[in-house]
Amino acid sequence: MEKTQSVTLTQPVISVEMREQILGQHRRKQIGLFGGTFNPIHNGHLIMAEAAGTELGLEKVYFMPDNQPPHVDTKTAISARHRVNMVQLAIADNPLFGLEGIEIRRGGVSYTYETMSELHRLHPDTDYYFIIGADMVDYLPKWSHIDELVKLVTFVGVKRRGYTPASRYPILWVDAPLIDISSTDVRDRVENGRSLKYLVPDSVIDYIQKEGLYRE
Ligand SMILES: Nc1ncnc2c1ncn2[C@@H]1O[C@H](COP(=O)(O)OP(=O)(O)OP(=O)(O)O)[C@@H](O)[C@H]1O
Ligand SMILES: O=C(O)c1ccc[n+]([C@@H]2O[C@H](COP(=O)([O-])O)[C@@H](O)[C@H]2O)c1
Repeated sequence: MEKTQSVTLTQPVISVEMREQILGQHRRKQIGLFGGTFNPIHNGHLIMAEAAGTELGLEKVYFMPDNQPPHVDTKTAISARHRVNMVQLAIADNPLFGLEGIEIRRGGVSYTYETMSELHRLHPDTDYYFIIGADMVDYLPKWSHIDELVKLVTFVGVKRRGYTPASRYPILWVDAPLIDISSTDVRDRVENGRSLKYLVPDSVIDYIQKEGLYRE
């Protein structure tokens, strides 16, 4: 006699809430923010942002020029308008990059905690990754509301090869080539009539010349 097999089809048991939670996690945007004075932006910044964005698989990396950096400032920053224009020229050819103007619009001193609180209110569906150079990691304990801030962002430290500074705060480390360029050096070069070629994008070199920036 032929045996009959009984197969019980069971429905997957998943509540509406669980389904929403799972889908919600996948829907969350993963966005990089790269805060800086960008006075001016240089190729070191661009290489860092590209490394962080691609290594972590971020959807977008937004360059976020500060209006006024929070720590005591010895670098005489030029107007926000020029700094923003140069960032826009530098990032124009890379679809991964964008500009976040929230700190310029807010004015005053650009405390990252204030910015992140505001961005979280505006975009509750987004996870933010805040990109900083390895040299900034040592200063994190001095940042305003740092214990609350680490709950709002994941800090991404771009490390100089072989060197990972210790920190009491959680840092996601990304490796990038060591590029010894600083905005200070770029400004000094302009003042002394030295070449900026390969240190700063050509479009930004043209802008600096056309607008007569950093001549003294
Ligand atoms: N060449 C570089 N390599 C790694 N990190 C960098 C480099 N240049 C800048 N950074 C990081 O970029 C961020 C923004 O820096 P910022 O706009 O102040 O530029 P900067 O070159 O450090 O300027 P300045 O020389 O005027 O202090 C900071 O987190 C800083 O640590
Ligand atoms: O919020 C703070 O206390 C704080 C202290 C130091 C630096 N930051 C932020 O770190 C970023 C890099 O700073 P800077 O001065 O190197 O251009 C920039 O977005 C600053 O607003 C923020």
